[in-house]
Amino acid sequence: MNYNLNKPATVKGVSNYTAFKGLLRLISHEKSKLAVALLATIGTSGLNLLGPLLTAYAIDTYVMQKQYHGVLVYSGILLAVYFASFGINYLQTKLMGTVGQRTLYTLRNAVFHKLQQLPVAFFNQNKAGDLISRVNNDTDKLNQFFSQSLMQFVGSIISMTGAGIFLFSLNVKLGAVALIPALLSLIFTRLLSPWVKKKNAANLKTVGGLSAEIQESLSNFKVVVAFGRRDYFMQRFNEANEKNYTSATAMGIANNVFMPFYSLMASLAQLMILAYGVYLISTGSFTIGLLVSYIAYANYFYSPLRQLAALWANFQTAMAGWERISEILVLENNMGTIETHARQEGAPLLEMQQVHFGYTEDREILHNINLRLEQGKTYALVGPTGGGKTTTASLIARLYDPVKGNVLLDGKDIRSYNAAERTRRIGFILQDPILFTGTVRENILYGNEEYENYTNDQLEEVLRAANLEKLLGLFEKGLETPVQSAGEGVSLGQKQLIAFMRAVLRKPDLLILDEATANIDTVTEKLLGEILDKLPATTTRVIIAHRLNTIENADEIFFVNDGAVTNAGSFHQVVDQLMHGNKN
Ligand SMILES: Nc1ncnc2c1ncn2[C@@H]1O[C@H](COP(=O)(O)OP(=O)(O)OP(=O)(O)O)[C@@H](O)[C@H]1O
Repeated sequence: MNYNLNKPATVKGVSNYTAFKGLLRLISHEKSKLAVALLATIGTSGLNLLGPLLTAYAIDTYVMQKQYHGVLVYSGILLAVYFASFGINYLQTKLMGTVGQRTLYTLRNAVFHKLQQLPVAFFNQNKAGDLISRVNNDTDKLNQFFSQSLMQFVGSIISMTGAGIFLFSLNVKLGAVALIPALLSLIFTRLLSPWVKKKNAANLKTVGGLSAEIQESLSNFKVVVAFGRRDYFMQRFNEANEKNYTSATAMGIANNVFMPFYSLMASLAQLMILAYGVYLISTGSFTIGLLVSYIAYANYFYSPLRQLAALWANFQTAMAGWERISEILVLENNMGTIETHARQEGAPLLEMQQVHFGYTEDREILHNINLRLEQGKTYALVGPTGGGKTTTASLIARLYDPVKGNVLLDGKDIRSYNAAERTRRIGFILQDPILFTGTVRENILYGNEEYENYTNDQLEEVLRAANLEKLLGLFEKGLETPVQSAGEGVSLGQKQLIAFMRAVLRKPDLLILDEATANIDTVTEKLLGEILDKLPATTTRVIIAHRLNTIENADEIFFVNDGAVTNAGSFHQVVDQLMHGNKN
């Protein structure tokens, strides 16, 4: 399955309408707040629309008749209307601020939750920096739209509709004239929107790229410094930054393209209303008061339209952000659990049957692997670099599924076990062990609920029973030795020891050690060997190693080369064969 978000993607060409509907579904729990905010917006827009009508009435009834008392009364009414509008507006802004922040919170949770469900293949194909940018930056574009733009957007449309109705009901012909420029604006918007959205999407992509650059150089800074590659990374960053700058400029131009056109159309409308309005007055079919209020309503129509120009650009940015977020949300984990009760009789603890696998569709790495791992035995996978040992181990631990063939655990398809059961039964010590910020204790207990609430004394007792106390003794402050981010502050060998304790404590049925002792001195390695020997007799061990002494006790050795696995016999048989071969 293609998990690469930056390759011709899964969600493409979704219309604004469909995208917006999908988004509203996700925040459906905000329905009541959105409804109240909508009512408030209708309220303010309605009150604002009352203004010109009251003014027109006051002019024609009181100003023209010089009845200034009436003018004062109407001024008072207008003031009350404006204050009421202010109050409702405040309520609406407050509500939408909360909706925006809740949307941000919900979206970030949804995206992060989805990321947690996706398979390892997804993380192989996407850069962490780009994903961070989607979780952080793209979601914020939606927050901005909800908290700042949505209700203004709705308000503008309501004001425009109301003003449009007034314009038509006061005079149909003048209304038609007044709305011609608006029609032109609409056509202009429809034509240009896809282009504007594309520019916004391109910009968000470059923000993701920039974030990926930062992440890569910062997380690998030691190699960068050691190889004197600071200039090189600076240059790469410059390039990414420049791309971002260029795309941001293009986006800025695209987002601002509507405003001048809308302003031009608004001025044109004023001119057309004046010209045609004066003509109507001269024919006696219109009054000055009506023309004054008409111009005010035209203003009520065209001001929100101008505002819509800016809001429409925000909407395009938000929709581009939402598309990038939905690209993650629509992904399905292709490594779910399947329902099966079929169990093969007489099956070993783990079996690979005619397994084929490739990380990408165009390159097969493992070809027709058949492997039987019996309970309680020790196996070694040896072979040249890049031969496929780690890949084989990854399939045993179900980090990936085979493209063809089956992996059986206890005679049952490994896909029928849920993640908790599978990881409890299969322990995997990775080549490059990963630690998390915290203490040795926290890292040892990572993913281990059984001992979660044990005190340090109780835990030390457990470690003693598992023969691990000597390993713990290698840490200055024992269980409370601090571990900094990504395991900085402890040596690579110490990291491997923590990963070893972490895996052994879970008492797995099958323990895979991928070069797990490559960075450990021979004395400690011997100690690990003893611990492995003292594991319950039922534990199956799979050891990937380059050093011969590590695999001395293996019952069977598999030779993994060029994606094929062959059984080479026991350690002594292999040594015999080698010696025999050497003699010849
Ligand atoms: N994440 C990945 N994406 C694509 N190809 C990969 C990935 N990981 C490994 N490969 C390729 O798969 C092949 C087998 O790699 P693998 O890591 O299984 O070899 P190995 O025998 O464990 O090597 P080593 O002894 O160096 O650990 C290699 O050609 C490698 O380039």
